[in-house]
Amino acid sequence: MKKLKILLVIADGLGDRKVEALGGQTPLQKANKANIDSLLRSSLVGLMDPIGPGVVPGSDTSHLAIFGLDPRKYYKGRGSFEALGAGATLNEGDVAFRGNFATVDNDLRVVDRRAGRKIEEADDLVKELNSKIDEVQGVKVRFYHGTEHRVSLVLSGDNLSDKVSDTDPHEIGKRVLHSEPLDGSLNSKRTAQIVNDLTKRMFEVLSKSKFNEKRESEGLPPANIILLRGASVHTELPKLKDYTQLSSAAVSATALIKGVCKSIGMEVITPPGATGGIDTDYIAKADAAANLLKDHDLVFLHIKATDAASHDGKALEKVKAIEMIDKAIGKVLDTFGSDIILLFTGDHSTPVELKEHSGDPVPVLLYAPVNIAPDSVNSFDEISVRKGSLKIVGLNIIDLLLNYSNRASKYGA
Ligand SMILES: O=C(O)[C@H](O)COP(=O)(O)O
Ligand SMILES: [Mg+2]
Repeated sequence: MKKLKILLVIADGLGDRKVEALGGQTPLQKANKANIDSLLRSSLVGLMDPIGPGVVPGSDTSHLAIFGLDPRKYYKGRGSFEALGAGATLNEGDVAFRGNFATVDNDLRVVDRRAGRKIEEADDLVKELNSKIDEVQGVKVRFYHGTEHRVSLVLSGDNLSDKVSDTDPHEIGKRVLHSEPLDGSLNSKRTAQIVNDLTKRMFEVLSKSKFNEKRESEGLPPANIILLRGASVHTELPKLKDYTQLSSAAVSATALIKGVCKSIGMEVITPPGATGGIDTDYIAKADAAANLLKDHDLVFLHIKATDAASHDGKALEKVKAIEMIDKAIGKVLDTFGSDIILLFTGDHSTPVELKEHSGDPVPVLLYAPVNIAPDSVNSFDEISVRKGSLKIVGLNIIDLLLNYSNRASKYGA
């Protein structure tokens, strides 16, 4: 049988609950998504628990699971993925963190965990930090900007440890936390001290920065601190090509996701216009995915906008993002028609009213134009897909893709 190409589309934080501002509908119910709906005639649909029922996934653990790697075995922390995705090279012993440009008051109490989210001056601020703080206690310090408020920090030197707690309090109104050692080792104690010293120095530099003066004069929240979380060292992961035989490429603008994809050996593309935000160029991403499908077996298209809208509690922006994803999917299918299979889902639910990830299952659609006895479901949303046949966890996805693209091999003799 002909081996089919595979398009995997993940709308970050796609799943949701009934939203009051949408008249009690979910964003997926509200969105006009003619292309996705037209796939239902040849699709299986249902619900996916990215990790397991009720488990609240991070985007890192859920993506690992979706790519077939059990996060309980392979996940060792977020920071190294963020740093790799933001362009860092990690050497043995380096400790990497995810950072948020944030706004704090003089008491280091958090006013905005994302300093307004869209920070035009982020690259300049990162440059300023790199020029003014290149070492702390003999340890080399490097900052990298990802997208919007997202930063990563890499510490390089002897005797460092990733067993240190976050400085990000994860809540507005709380003070920036002291990093604490998470085990009894001297290295953890020393690393926590470095992180705390560095936090003071970042505040000194950023609160005096001319780029923040400019922001404040424009009525924007200053990006006057970086909240740190998810310390990790780099660990080698199995490569997708080795455990699936698939050649693969990813289209994403989001550092964390790019880092996960790079770690499993995927080629990663960020086309011009892809911002990782609500203002991303969806069609440029669709075109890049279509182009990569020509010479890869599996192409992964990641869209962050749905999750960003959810974290900000913006229901209508989430609806708009879903409508744009529908157009992007239509664009790729116009080119490849029945020569590909497509799986569309989210990496977790981020209900807009909750503004945070939840453990709710996520709708999943598997379109296979030639191989499927389809489900009789005529809308793709959290409620309708309950009548579909898929009740899966993230770790099942790779096997489903291999099976319906005629690439699976027999388990047993
Ligand atoms: O957008 C992201 O990077 C995360 O999913 C959420 O992180 P934040 O709450 O720190 O913005
Ligand atoms: Mg996510």
